[in-house]
Amino acid sequence: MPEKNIQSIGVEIEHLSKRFGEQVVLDDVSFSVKPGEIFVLMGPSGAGKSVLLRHLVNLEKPDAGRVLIGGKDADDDATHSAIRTALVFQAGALFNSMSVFDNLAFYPREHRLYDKATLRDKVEHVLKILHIEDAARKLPAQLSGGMRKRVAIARSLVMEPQLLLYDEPTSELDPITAANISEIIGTLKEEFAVTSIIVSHDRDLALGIADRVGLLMAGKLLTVATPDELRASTEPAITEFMRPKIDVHNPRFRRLA
Ligand SMILES: Nc1ncnc2c1ncn2[C@@H]1O[C@H](COP(=O)(O)OP(=O)(O)OP(=O)(O)O)[C@@H](O)[C@H]1O
Repeated sequence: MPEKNIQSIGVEIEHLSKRFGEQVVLDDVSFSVKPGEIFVLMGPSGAGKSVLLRHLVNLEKPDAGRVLIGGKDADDDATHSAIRTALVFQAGALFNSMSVFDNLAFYPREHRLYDKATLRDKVEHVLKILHIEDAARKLPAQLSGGMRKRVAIARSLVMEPQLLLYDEPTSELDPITAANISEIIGTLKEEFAVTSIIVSHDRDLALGIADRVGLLMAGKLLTVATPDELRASTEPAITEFMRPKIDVHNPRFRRLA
């Protein structure tokens, strides 16, 4: 069973700036994510969301500012040894030659996290929470896209992360499957003491499960707000963002011309 006494941790992004060559990708971005919170980072393509996420797992170094996980610098490998952080990749990054069960058991085995019986219990528990028990002996190629996303999430959960990062968890899914995945992510905090940061274009996911949403536009943080605050906002940049994606009576390309 998951250890419910594992402490969830907070994240601080302090004046983070990053450029690639001449291009400023993140420009003095600051916000914090509270322990146990579901924080969704949204914004148009190229806004810098994935680059920000990569700083949290030490795949990028800040040019200026800092990123703290549980009060410790994300830039430091020791932080990642002390705090369990997991990243759910967009495409799942599953091992195609291994069964679902073995995909879930792979990292804990490699890191000798649990004895054999405990590992089996934990894998079975996570499979059950994500309603994929019946897929345990199947190969990823035998599953639908939605099932594969669940397996990718399950694989991260077996590590009992304190910080769980998602890169576009509902991309490439039909709307109903996307809603199922969003609901699963939203209910995980009942079971696990985990802080979640989700990069997504999925407005339904953000408004449906986020405690707070950060809007990143061209490398700058426009706002951090609750879903209710976003719905009630009269700020033009936010109302534009909240509009239905398609409006043939008032198309974006005419408004922006
Ligand atoms: N390693 C890199 N080298 C050079 N430029 C990069 C690198 N990584 C990202 N960029 C650039 O930084 C900008 C932000 O990229 P990022 O992937 O963070 O955008 P995003 O908001 O996640 O977009 P999307 O929603 O389309 O995934 C883009 O212009 C991208 O081309």
